[in-house]
This record gives sequence, structure tokens and C-alpha cells, in this order.
Amino acid sequence: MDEWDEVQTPVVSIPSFGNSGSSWNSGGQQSSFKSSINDNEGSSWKSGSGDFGLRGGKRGRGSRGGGGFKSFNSGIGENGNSEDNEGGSWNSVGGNGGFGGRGGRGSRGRGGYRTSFNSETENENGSDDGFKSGFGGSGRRGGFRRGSMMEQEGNGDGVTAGPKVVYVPPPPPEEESSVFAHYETGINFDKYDDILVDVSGSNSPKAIMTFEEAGLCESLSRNVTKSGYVKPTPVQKHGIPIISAGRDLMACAQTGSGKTAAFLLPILQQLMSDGVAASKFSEVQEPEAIIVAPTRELINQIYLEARKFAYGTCVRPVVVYGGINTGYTIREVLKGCNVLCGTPGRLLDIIGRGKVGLSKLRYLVLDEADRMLDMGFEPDMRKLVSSPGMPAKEERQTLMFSATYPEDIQRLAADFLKTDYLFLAVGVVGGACSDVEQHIIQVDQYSKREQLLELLKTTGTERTMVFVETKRSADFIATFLCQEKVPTTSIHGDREQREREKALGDFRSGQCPVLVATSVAARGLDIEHVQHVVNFDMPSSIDEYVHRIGRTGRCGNTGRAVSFFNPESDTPLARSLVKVLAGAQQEVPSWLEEIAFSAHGTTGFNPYGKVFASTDTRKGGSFQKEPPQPAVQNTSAAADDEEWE
Ligand SMILES: Nc1ncnc2c1ncn2[C@@H]1O[C@H](COP(=O)(O)OP(=O)(O)OP(=O)(O)O)[C@@H](O)[C@H]1O
Repeated sequence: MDEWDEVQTPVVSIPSFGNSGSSWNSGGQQSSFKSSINDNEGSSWKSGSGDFGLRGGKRGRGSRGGGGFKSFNSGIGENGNSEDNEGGSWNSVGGNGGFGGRGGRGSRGRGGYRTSFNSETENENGSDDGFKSGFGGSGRRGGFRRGSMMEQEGNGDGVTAGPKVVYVPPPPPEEESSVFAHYETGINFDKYDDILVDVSGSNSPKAIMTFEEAGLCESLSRNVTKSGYVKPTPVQKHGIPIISAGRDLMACAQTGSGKTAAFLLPILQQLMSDGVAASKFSEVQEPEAIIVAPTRELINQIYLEARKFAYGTCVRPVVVYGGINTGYTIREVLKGCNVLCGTPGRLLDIIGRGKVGLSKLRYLVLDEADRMLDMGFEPDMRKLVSSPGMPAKEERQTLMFSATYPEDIQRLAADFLKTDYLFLAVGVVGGACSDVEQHIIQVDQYSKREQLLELLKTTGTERTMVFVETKRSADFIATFLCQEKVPTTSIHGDREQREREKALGDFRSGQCPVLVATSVAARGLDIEHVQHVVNFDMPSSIDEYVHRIGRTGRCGNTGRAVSFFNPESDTPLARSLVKVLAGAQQEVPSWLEEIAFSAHGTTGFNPYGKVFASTDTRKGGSFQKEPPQPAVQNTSAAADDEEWE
């Protein structure tokens, strides 16, 4: 066994219903279309009662990998990935659900006993945990993550149970046409120029108006052109010269407005002009840049962007993230690494193993910075910046990007930045993209599924992301839609990495035009042709709402977001929702206004008062000066039971 190989919990992530050639019997209904939640070929899955037996069961105690068993004979393959089953036959007669086997992850605190998932309404908006056991800690993110990360990464600290993860993702395509594949900017791209921009902090460099002014070397310029970029977006116009001038930066710009290139281009340019050594095999790699993002899919996307812009140059980006074979990951790193992209857990693991040294590090980038610094990831970030060899903040450039920046997170972020960092605000900090048409529909819990179905009839084969609050809901709604003959796939933290990548691939290709997702897909993902976002469940924080609806209406294209608002559970969000709608010049339903006003009283609540303001906390803040609302602002981590990495 490779000493690097990672241990994996025997995961039952989703009932993998029969795919091609399968028969799926559920209460007499038969479904014949293909869906990539059905990753198994030639299998048959029976649920006589229509209760699909979704991941019910026990979450064990203690370390990852020990607990749980499957209610069906999955025949976990040699590689431990249950979806490898071909031609298997799984019977779950009666849909009892059995004991969905994620082994307990004690240190993360997600222990508990889960009952069979019988109804849509069961705990739908709440935590994914049914009954929290005493073994698992608090059941919320944060606090215990360090231990769980090390468990997850299989660092040899005594966690040996469970099959190893041997999943190795297929290499990304090498052909130039695939590397530079991109979608067109939309009709509103030029309107970006009208957005108000505010840079606060001293001596901010002058913005550029064109990519020529960015002083990119020939190969980078060529790659920018091949990517279809004609002129920079505002965050690029301001961000590129700030980074090139060596300044630390906290940048806020709306979803889909090109933040990734805003940090990648100046970093790559600097590395090229300083003539970084072409990376070559070494037992310890010393990257010049580290980029961190909260989810596997997002960091992979950033890596692909870095690879695209660095195409044909000596700069080598590498990506590391959980859910894939550690030995493979390390071998990839050791081949040479200038720009290391990673999710926090895997990054810390690889640094902890001594495979990555930090003495040459010049750039540290936190994408989705507010998420990286909230209670879920902050300990990891603190650990990262205090890793042996990490240059002090005065010696490195630290760059933070997001579409949302709660003020408390901004204050915390200052710990990571030089005191003279610049704060760049493009438009309203935390504001929604105005290219997304937002509709809020008042619903009750029991009508949501029917309303979703009605809605999807109007969207036809146009790509639609449906967000739900829990992993179980994701499974349930995906199953329901499949049953209704809507080709649907799903992505959430309980799915294995192979399944997650397949789901995203099927959605991107249009094979499954509907993707049911938890918050794990809310941030950063840039998928062409996503015309619709549906908030089947409202998120618990307004920032999460902004990120979710930002999966559409990107890069000047228009999109539509429909949100199901259930006053019984979503009232705490009403006021901030009204503000976001008003800020993006969207119609605010009068019933929502009423809920917002009555929920909080009218004193001091004027959602229409201020359209734009910088919220650099060093100025004392302004836009979000309303008194904090209970449990809705900045609570993505607390409310979220998702596994982000
Ligand atoms: N100057 C440009 N011209 C044309 N297309 C661009 C330009 N800049 C970025 N894009 C494209 O716009 C899309 C959105 O960019 P990106 O993913 O970087 O947005 P973002 O601001 O990081 O969004 P999010 O907040 O959701 O993470 C990408 O497909 C990217 O390639």
C-alpha cells in the first residue's frame, strides 16, 4: 500500500439507481430515461413502497471510516468507490433505507442516528443530522475541523479503517481548443463599465482600461486573447494594477464578473517577468503562489483557468483537493509546482507531509475569502499562515476576492493583510448581480415540489440549478424529478468525488439539464448556459443567496432566479432579501415587504435609501449598517451542514 494513500469512509452517498439498462421500480412506476444520479450500469434497484430508502441510518462514532453498512449489496470495488459497481443488483424492498453508512467522523461532530428518509418535510431546512449523538461533538462546522481534516486526509495518525481512496480524476483535455474553450460575453458586458467603483486605502495605482496596459508578456497576452477576453472587467481594470504594484488587496465584485483572471493574470505576469525557474521534479516543491478556495469543484475550476493562462509558459499550476488519491496528488505536485491551487484540508496535509515548502511563497490568494475566513475555515487559514516557512504577511502578498464581505469577516481578514491593504469595491458590497432577474414566490412547505415541477415545465431543457438546504433533500428532490422524467443529477458533500465530477460533467454537457445542489455548489462555479437558478429552500444567509443566484447571469449574460419563500421558515431572511432585491433594481413583492417590515419594525429600516456605498470597514462601514438580524447574516457556516471541501 502506498504510504500516501488515503483512507476513505465506506460512503453511501446516494442510492445509485440503475443507469443505462437498468430497471428502477418504485411503487409501480418505471423510469426509463438516463440520469447521472444513476451511476451504475445494468443494475436494478427496487423500492416497493416508493420510500426510496435514502441514506437513512446510523452515523457512527469516532474516526472516519469505521461505521455504517449498506442496506444493499453494493459490492464495493477494489478501489472503494461504490459507484464502480457494474451490473450489480441492489434490492431495498420496502424502501426501508437501511443504514446508510457514512462512518462517523467524531471530531467533526456529525455523529448521530439518522432515520430513514420518508418525507420531504422531514428536517428539510434544518441540519442534516437527525439525532445528534454525544460522540460527535456539536454537529456544526468549526471548532473541530483540524482533527477531521487530518482524518480525512489519512495522515497516518492511527486512522486506518475503511478502504483507501484510489480515485484519480481523468486528466484535463490537452487540446488547445478545449483548454481555451469559453463562452461568449453577454449583452450587458459593456454595462459593467457603468458600475461604480471605489478603491479605499492610500496610494492606489491607476486603473488600466485595456489588457495592453496591463503589460502582459507575449504568451500571456496571447492566452488572454485565445480565451476570448477583449477588454477587462472593472475588477480586472482595478485589481490587476493593484496586484502588479505589489499591494495587498481585499476585492469585492459581483458574481461572474471576472475575479479569477483579476488575480491570476498579474500573478502569472510577475512570475514570468521574474523568470521563475521552470519547475522540475523535486522531493519538495516550493511554489511561488498558493490559491485557496472552499470547494473541490471550484478549486479545480481555478486550476483550469490558471493552466489556460499559463499555457505554453514555464509556469506550472497544480491542484490538490480531497476525495482523490493522495499518492496521485503528491506525485503531481512533485513533478513541479509554481502555482499550487488547493482546498484547505488537502493543502495543509501536503504541507504537513513536507512535500511543499513555503520559503519561496510570494502570493497567497483566498478566493471566496469571506467563506475562507468564516468559522468553518478560519482555523485552517490560521494554520496555513502559521505553517513553518510561511513568509510573514509583510513578506508576502495576500489577496482576497469575493462577491460578499460581511463586516465582521473584513475585520478578521485584516489579520492576514498588511496594514496598508487596498479595499476594492465594484458596485454594492454583497449586492446581487443585476443581470439576474429575481422572483420571489410565496409558498408553503407542502406545495414546493409541485411548484418546482411546474417551473421546470417552463424552463424545458434550459440548464437549471435547484438549490436545497440539506444533502438528504438534494437526494430526495433529484429522485423525485427523475421519477417525473426530468433528467436530473445532483451534487453534494456526501457524494463521492467521482460522482460529483460526473454530475457536474453531465450538467455542463446538458445531458442532465437540471442539477440539484446543496450550498457546496453555491460559490464560484462558472457553468455555461445556466439560465435558471431555483432556491427550492431559501438559504439561511443572504450572502449565500447572492452567491447561489450568481450561478446565472454571468459575464454580461442574463439569467433568472426563482426563490420559494416560506414565511414559516424564511421570515428572518426577509429584510436582507428586500435590500438585495432593491439594490439590484428588482421588483419587491408587497407581501415580502410587509413581512420584512412587520418582522423587524420600521425603525431604521430603509432598504431603498442607499444604492451604493463602499463598505471598507476601515471607513466605519455604511451599507450594511442595519442592526444585525437574528441568524441570517453571516451564518453560512453555522447553518450549513455541508462538507465543503
Ligand atoms: N475580460 C473578460 N472578457 C471576457 N470574459 C471574461 C472576462 N473576464 C472573465 N471572463 C469570463 O467570465 C466568466 C466569469 O468569470 P469568473 O468565474 O472569474 O467570475 P467571478 O467574478 O470569479 O464569479 P464568482 O463570484 O461567481 O466566483 C468566466 O467564464 C470567465 O472566463
